[in-house]
Amino acid sequence: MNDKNIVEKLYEEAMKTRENAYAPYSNFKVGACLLSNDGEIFSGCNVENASYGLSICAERNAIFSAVAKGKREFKAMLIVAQGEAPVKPCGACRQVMAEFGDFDVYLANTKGKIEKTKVSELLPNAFGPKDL
Ligand SMILES: O=c1ccn([C@H]2C[C@H](O)[C@@H](CO)O2)c(=O)[nH]1
Ligand SMILES: [Zn+2]
Repeated sequence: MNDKNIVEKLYEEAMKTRENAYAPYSNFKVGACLLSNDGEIFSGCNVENASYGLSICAERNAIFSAVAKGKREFKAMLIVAQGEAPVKPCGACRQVMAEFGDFDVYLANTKGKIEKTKVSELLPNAFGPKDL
């Protein structure tokens, strides 16, 4: 698959996964899809809780689900949410992304606007395994 097809596929999957978001408190549904180096796709949505602080973002759910399947190397992630501008991942998710390398990150909105960035641009000079 070429890059364009991969991004289209990730977008389609992230939009579908976003529908499963459990976001009754914020009403802000997010979907994320992660492509492993060996070509598999892992998805996540945000899951909120009545104890608000326990809520988890779509990005971290996608990464944790990939890691649970033995994947630790990634090519790209796509994240989608509503809004005029493409969604911006929170600081916690940027830190968790940085743990697993400098992969491409596509930020999208539900109208099909997509911006390409990468982990090191989202979190420059990150604290990581090399610093321990
Ligand atoms: O990139 C983001 C930004 C926000 N959220 C979630 C957290 C919370 O459930 C809701 C509102 O912040 O959206 C994500 O999942 N990913
Ligand atoms: Zn987050």
